[in-house]
Amino acid sequence: MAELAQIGVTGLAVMGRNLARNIARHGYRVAVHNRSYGRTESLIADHGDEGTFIASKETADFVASIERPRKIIVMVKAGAATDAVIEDLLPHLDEGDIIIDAGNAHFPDTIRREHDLAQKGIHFVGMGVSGGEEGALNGPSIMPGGAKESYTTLGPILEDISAKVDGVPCATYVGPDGAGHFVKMVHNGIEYADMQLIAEAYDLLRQGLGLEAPAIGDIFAQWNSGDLESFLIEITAEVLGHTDAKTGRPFVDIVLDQAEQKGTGRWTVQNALDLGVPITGIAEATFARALSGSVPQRVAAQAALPANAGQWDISDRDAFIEDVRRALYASKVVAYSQGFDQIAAASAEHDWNIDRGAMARIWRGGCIIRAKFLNRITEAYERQPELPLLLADEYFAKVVGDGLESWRRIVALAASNGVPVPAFSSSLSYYDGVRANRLPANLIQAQRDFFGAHTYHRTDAPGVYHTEWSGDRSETQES
Ligand SMILES: NC(=O)C1=CN([C@@H]2O[C@H](COP(=O)(O)OP(=O)(O)OC[C@H]3O[C@@H](n4cnc5c(N)ncnc54)[C@H](OP(=O)(O)O)[C@@H]3O)[C@@H](O)[C@H]2O)C=CC1
Ligand SMILES: O=C(CO)[C@H](O)[C@H](O)COP(=O)(O)O
Repeated sequence: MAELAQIGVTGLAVMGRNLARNIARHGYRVAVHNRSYGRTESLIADHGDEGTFIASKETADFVASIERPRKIIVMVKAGAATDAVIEDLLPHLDEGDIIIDAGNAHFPDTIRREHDLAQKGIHFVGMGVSGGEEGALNGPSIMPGGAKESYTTLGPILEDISAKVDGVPCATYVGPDGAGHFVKMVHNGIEYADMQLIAEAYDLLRQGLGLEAPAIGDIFAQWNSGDLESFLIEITAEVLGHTDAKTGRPFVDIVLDQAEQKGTGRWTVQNALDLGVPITGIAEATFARALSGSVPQRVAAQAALPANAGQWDISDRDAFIEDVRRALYASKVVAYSQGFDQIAAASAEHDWNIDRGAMARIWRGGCIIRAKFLNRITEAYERQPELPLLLADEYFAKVVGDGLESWRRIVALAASNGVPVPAFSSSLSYYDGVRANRLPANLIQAQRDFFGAHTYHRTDAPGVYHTEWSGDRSETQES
């Protein structure tokens, strides 16, 4: 009888197919399955010689082809499809088997699934995977949650197939139940902010200097050899340098300016609102996608609203480019700092005990936001594991401080020339807000007390106070 598979993958679209190939290429026997058998057949036809695959058409045969306790990776559309696959697998599973949901699930769904499956004796691991099609094949960043004991079984395979940076795997245990999918969600939120900031930098260079896409691509390529070195800067240079075969024009010039999303950025912002964590860079990036897709509003605004903006007059081209670069770096640090704040807040709320330095470490390779400066984030959390604000770390405080004048110049120039830079400007406002000695929130508290008797605290004495605004305006101490 043929040897059983060591692990199974069901869901063989771009991600599952490449993940299965990656696992097989590392010498593991992989059982493969997909709802429609065509994808399974094409995987075997195209790549069956890359390792040991055991293909099944029926779910029962697929499950039976895996050694116990079974490890089954589900890589399908998030949401109802994941529940459908779990329901389909369940009658064939035994106690102790492990289902690993590697899709982009919303973490509350993961918490629910882990809880429900635990009642049935099945381990459920919600696992974030980043790196796209290429990463899934050659080494993604992997963020598994669930019970720690599942990682004892799964960890060696996951670490084997993940990306490596300086020999260190970009995979580690994140925390209980939904922690893995939560961290992947915030990863994607940061991805949204990073992409929006890059798009704003491109727009400033385009409008400010009147440069064509390939010339801007050259600037991004240069930036990629410094502090900004990252996958997203690298692919931006490539995309900007690409020519549309049909028209001979720069490719980006023929792409419609309406950004779409599948939901992870929106979830990140919704969760930050629930937690009360200001992730302004990520939120503005998510809203900027929404604004780009608000077609009726954009058409109405273009017809009705004047720009009343100045004319660009840049005398020192190189100084302007350097200002944009510094503003980009500073805003990027803010987005990451806010994302790590959100992870800390959720970790405390759910008792997940997430190690932020370890998250930065597993994001250094394989994933979409991989970047040289993630090393600096890991170092910052190693210096101070409970660091309250990444921005305040000695390294980041210095680099952001060094870029501050540039950042202010760029935001002011953009405003006076009518160029929208929601992520640059909101990040600068966050910087000024979080460092302010005194914010105007005092007035908000006073207003709330005026119209709703919501009370306030005094700066000069402890306790909770209320003023009789509609009476004699005397103050009472409430507690
Ligand atoms: N694409 C990317 O870059 C990344 C994707 N992800 C996540 O990975 C997962 C897979 O992504 P991707 O490979 O792009 O594929 P898709 O998200 O396009 O999902 C297609 C797969 O889902 C299966 N499926 C859909 N509905 C059902 C159902 N009701 N029952 C059973 N199977 C179903 C399809 O089966 P069938 O062939 O029969 O239709 C197919 O295998 C998603 O959760 C995605 O968010 C994560 C990181 C990066
Ligand atoms: O998870 C991913 C990368 O990390 C996926 O590519 C995801 O689809 C990106 O999000 P969106 O489609 O909303 O831009």
